[in-house]
Amino acid sequence: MADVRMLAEEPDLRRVLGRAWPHLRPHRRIVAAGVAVNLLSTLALTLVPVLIGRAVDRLLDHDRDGLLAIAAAVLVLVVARMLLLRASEVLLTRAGERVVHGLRDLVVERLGGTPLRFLEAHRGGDLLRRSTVEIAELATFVRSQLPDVISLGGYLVFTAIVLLTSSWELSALLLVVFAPPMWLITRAFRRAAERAYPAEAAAQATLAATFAESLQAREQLQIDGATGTWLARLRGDAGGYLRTARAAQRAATWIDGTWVVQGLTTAALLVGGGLLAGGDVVSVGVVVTFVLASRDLFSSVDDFTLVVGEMLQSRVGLARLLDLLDATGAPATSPAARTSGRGLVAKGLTYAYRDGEPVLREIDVAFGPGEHAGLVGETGSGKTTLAKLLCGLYRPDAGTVRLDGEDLAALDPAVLRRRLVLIPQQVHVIAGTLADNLALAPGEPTRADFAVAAARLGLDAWVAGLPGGFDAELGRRGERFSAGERQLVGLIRAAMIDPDVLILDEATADLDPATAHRIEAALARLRRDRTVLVIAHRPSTIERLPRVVRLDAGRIVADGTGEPLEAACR
Ligand SMILES: Nc1ncnc2c1ncn2[C@@H]1O[C@H](COP(=O)(O)OP(=O)(O)OP(=O)(O)O)[C@@H](O)[C@H]1O
Repeated sequence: MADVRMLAEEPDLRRVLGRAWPHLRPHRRIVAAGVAVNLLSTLALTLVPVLIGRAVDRLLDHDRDGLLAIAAAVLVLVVARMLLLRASEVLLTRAGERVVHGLRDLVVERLGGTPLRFLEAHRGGDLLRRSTVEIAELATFVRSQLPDVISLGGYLVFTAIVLLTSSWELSALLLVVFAPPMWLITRAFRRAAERAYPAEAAAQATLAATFAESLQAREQLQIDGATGTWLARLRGDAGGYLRTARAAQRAATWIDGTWVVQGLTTAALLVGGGLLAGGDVVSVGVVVTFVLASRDLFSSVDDFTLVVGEMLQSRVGLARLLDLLDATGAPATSPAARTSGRGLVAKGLTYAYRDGEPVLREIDVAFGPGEHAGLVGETGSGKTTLAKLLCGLYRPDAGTVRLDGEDLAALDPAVLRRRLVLIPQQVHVIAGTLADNLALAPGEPTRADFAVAAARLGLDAWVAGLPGGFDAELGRRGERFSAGERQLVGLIRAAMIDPDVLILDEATADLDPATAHRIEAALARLRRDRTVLVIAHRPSTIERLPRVVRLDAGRIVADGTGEPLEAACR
């Protein structure tokens, strides 16, 4: 299990922002501009209660002109606030989109170069969630949560300054009545939320993974009649999610306590303010400013706690996404000593999917350039695993695979994929036409390249016979092509890549004689100047192979020509 790094289920939350920064840094200018405009709009909002207080004083002084001037100023502030807020939203949405764009590309690039073993070790739904939902969460964080927190923080600071400069007596009263209970409530909420929100996000991810698996496995579930058992599992995960969602809701009820504090504070300000205004210590307008500002303060503390909750949730998503990017980073390739000799040489190969349970043990085998050989053995003997090791898709736990003297582990992954190609039993095709699928071969091949490759393999007549030729539709999951025909697609791709080594895991199903013959003929044409290995299942294929290597329980038990056919086919 040398190259699998499991993703953390409980990611380190503390360092998340620091780890996210490199992905945000390229967009720092637009983020900073959005935040600055957002703070200006907050300042405009903070000044509104002050102006209303002044307007009350002008009213009491029967100063009509002053009142009208203040009313006009309030109008200007409200419009300015609206425009600035909109501008900051546009800037930050743009920033969020840029971040998502960059991260999506990065995730696809990283997953494309990730060791196969890593992908196999994780549930498809988990990787799907990390690479879709959690990227979107980072965008939401940039677009709304980050500005919300900054603007709320800014609001608290601006309001504190405005109130302190208006009346220190009322500010002291506000501090005594408001601050201690609010501090207690926010602390209780944070404590509950810190446990509840991450648990909710993790339970949601588990449910999504199970659901994604049920879509993938739907056919098998129907065949096995296992839908009921699976449903029970899905319900179990859904129950887990429901429990954590309830805990998150309970955490949020702490916020309701702020209503009581709000009532007490307003009453205290009215009584205290009334006494101070009666003694001419402050004006009525200042008392009005305090009452209005304290109400805004409450709603902003309310918003603040909710935003903190959302941030805790997306912080978990973010951490999980960053874990995925860290874990799928390009594997370190260390220069390894070259050995002389040509061809594909495996020495001392050992491999285990689970620790302590090797499925291949100390395999020594060599294939010369241009050699055509077969791998045979019973089901589960390790043929596919050996093939994946021989073409560098897996890294061995022990031993080496060298191509023309170079260790595959030290080769650049892009070079590796061009020099060794594996055509699996089930060639994966994408929804679209034959041309769309052939275009997936590296090097941006053109239609002319497709035609040359097909002709080289003697498959031009086959392509011409398809409805639409290269424009033939394969269906959503390639269902319009048999497993054998999909392997022909793989062979044309391989001909365009022109690798040094080609390994074909022969399809066992759907191989009609005509397709089997086409594969055989195409392989014979591809064989020139390259090593071709076939994981052979069909007696007719084995019969034609000049060399047959037989595996049994992860070891090579026969290697040579002229092996009795019955033994090889067992
Ligand atoms: N992704 C995996 N995770 C865990 N175990 C695996 C995985 N793939 C294969 N195995 C196990 O490794 C052993 C060898 O499997 P492998 O597919 O290499 O055999 P095979 O000879 O190619 O079989 P077949 O002819 O059925 O394809 C088997 O016991 C199999 O169950």
